Amino acid sequence: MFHLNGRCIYLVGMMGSGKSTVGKILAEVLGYSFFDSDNLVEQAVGMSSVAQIFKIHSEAFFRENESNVLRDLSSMRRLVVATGGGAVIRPINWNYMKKGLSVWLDVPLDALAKRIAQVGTASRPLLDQPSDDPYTAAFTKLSMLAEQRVEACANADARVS
Ligand SMILES: Nc1ncnc2c1ncn2[C@@H]1O[C@H](COP(=O)(O)OP(=O)(O)O)[C@@H](O)[C@H]1O
Ligand SMILES: O=C(O)C1=C[C@@H](OP(=O)(O)O)[C@@H](O)[C@H](O)C1
Repeated sequence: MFHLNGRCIYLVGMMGSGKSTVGKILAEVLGYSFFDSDNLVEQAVGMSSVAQIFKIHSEAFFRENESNVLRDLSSMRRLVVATGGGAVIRPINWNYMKKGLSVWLDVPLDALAKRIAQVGTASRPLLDQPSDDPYTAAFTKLSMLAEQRVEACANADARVS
C-alpha cells in the first residue's frame, strides 16, 4: 500500500498528454489543490500566455522561470501539479519533483497529434507552425521532441501508459 502523506504529485509528459485535464480530476479526487505550472509562469512573468513569453523573451527565459515555479511548489504539500511538457529536460527540475511523486502520462504520438490538431497550436509555440495538415505537422514535431525526452520522462516514479 502506497501512502502519499501529503506529498505533491507531478504529472509529466508530452504536450497534449492530458496533464492539465487529468491533474484537475486527480486533485479533486484527492482533495488536493491543483496548479498548472504554465499558468504560474505566466503570472510570475506578468504575461498572458506562454506563447507571448516565448515571443517577447525567449524559450530559455521561460525555462528559467519554469524551474523557479517548480522550486517554489516543491516546498508545498497536498498539490497536484501539471508540469509543462519540457519540464523533464532540466535536471534541476527533477531535484524539485523528486520531493514528491512524479507520474508520466505516456500517450501514443498518434493520439497526441490528433488531440493537438483538434485544439490547435496557438497556445503551444513549439508546435505553432502554419500547415495544411495540422495532424502531420504536430505528429512530426512531437516525434522529434519525444525522441529527445522519452529517456527523461522515464525518470518518473510511475508511468501510466
Ligand atoms: N484521456 C484523454 N482522452 C481524450 N482526450 C484527452 C484526454 N486527456 C486530455 N485530452 C484532451 O487533449 C487535449 C490536451 O489535454 P491537456 O490536459 O491540455 O494536455 P497537457 O496539459 O498535457 O498539454 C485537450 O483538448 C483535452 O481535452
Ligand atoms: O513541451 C514543451 O516544451 C512545452 C510544453 C507546454 O506545456 P504543455 O505540455 O501543457 O503543452 C509549455 O510548457 C511550453 O509551450 C513548452
